[in-house]
Amino acid sequence: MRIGVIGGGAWGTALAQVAARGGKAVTLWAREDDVVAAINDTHENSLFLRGVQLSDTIRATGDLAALNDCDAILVVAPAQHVRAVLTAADTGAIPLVLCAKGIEAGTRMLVGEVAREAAPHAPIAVLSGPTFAHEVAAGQPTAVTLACADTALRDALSARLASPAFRPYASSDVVGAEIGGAVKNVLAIACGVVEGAGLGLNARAALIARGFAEMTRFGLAKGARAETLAGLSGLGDLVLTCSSTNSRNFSLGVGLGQGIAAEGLLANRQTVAEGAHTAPVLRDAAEAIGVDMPVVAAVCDLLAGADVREIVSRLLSRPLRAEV
Ligand SMILES: NC(=O)C1=CN([C@@H]2O[C@H](COP(=O)(O)OP(=O)(O)OC[C@H]3O[C@@H](n4cnc5c(N)ncnc54)[C@H](O)[C@@H]3O)[C@@H](O)[C@H]2O)C=CC1
Ligand SMILES: O=C(CO)COP(=O)(O)O
Repeated sequence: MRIGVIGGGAWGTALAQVAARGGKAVTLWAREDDVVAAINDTHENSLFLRGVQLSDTIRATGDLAALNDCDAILVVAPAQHVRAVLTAADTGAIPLVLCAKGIEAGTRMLVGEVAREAAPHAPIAVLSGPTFAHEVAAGQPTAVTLACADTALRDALSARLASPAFRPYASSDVVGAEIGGAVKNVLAIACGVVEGAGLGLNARAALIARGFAEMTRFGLAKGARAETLAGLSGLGDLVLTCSSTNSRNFSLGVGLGQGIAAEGLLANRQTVAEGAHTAPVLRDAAEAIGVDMPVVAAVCDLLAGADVREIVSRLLSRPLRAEV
C-alpha cells in the first residue's frame, strides 16, 4: 500500500515517518516550499518538527498531483483547510484517512462530512487518539483509534501503519472518533486556563470529568457511540491534551488564564491551535440541537475577551445538579 500525506505540519510529518518505517516510500505534500526543500535536502522538517531525523524514503512535494498514484492518503491539513486542499488535490476514489481534529466554521461540518463533499468517491477512515507528534516521530509507544466502516480497508490500513510503537485499535464509529478529537481541543483550552489562573489540580480534574460529560452529551446526540468517546480518541486524547504544555491548545489556555488577550496569543502563529477555531462552531452546533456545553461556552467567552474571574465565578455558581 503506497501512502501519501497531505500536510507537512508536525502531525503530517510524524505520520509520514510512521508510514515510512521499514524503508517504505512515502510521498508528503507540504504547502511551504521551504518545508519541501528541507525534507528532501536535509531529511528534517525544521519549520514544524525540528530535531527529528526523518527517513530518507519520505519524498516531499509541492505538487498535489504527485499523490495520484497512492493507494491511500493521510489528510493532515488543519480542519479549516481540509475542504480547499481536497478540492485542489482531486484524488478521485483513493481512500482518505482523516487526521485533522476540528469542525469546519460556517458549515458546522465534521471533517468527515467535509471530505464526503469535497471527495465524494473516496472511502473515508479517521485516525485519532492521544498523539503528540514529537513522541510519535521519536518512536515512543502510542495507540490510536482507526475508524472506518469498511472493515477490509480498515484492516489493510492498520496493517500498513502498525508497528510495536504505533498500535491502531479498530473501530467502525467514524463520527465518534471525530467528535472526541474535535471537542477535546476546546476542553484543553479550558484546562490550560485553570493552570494559567492558578486554580489548582482539583479544578483541573473536575474540568476533565465535566468536560468529558459535555463531550459525551454532544457525541451521543450526533450518533457517536459511548465506548468510542470513552476510548483513545475521546477520553484518552482529552487526558493527554489537558495535562501538558506540549499541547498547543492547553498552552493557549494557560495564556488566557494569565490574563493575556486571545488576539495576541493567536496573532502571527505558525502552528495551529484547533480548539480556538472549533469552540464557537461547537457551541453553536450544540445549541442548535439543545445540548448543554457550559465549559465550551466559557472557552468561547474567554476567546472573545471575557474576564477570567468572571467566567470562573459564572461556572461555579451554576445551579447544583445531579452528576449524571
Ligand atoms: N501536532 C500534533 O501533535 C497533532 C496534531 N493533530 C491535528 O493535525 C492537524 C494538523 O496539525 P499540525 O500538523 O500539528 O499542524 P502544525 O501546527 O504543525 O502546522 C500548521 C499546518 O497548517 C498548514 N496550513 C496553514 N495554512 C494553511 C492553508 N491555508 N491551507 C492548508 N494548510 C495550511 C501548514 O502548512 C502546516 O502544515 C490539526 O487538525 C491538529 O489538530 C492531531 C494529532 C496530533
Ligand atoms: O491532538 C493532539 C494530541 O493528541 C495535539 O494537541 P494540540 O493540538 O493541543 O497540541
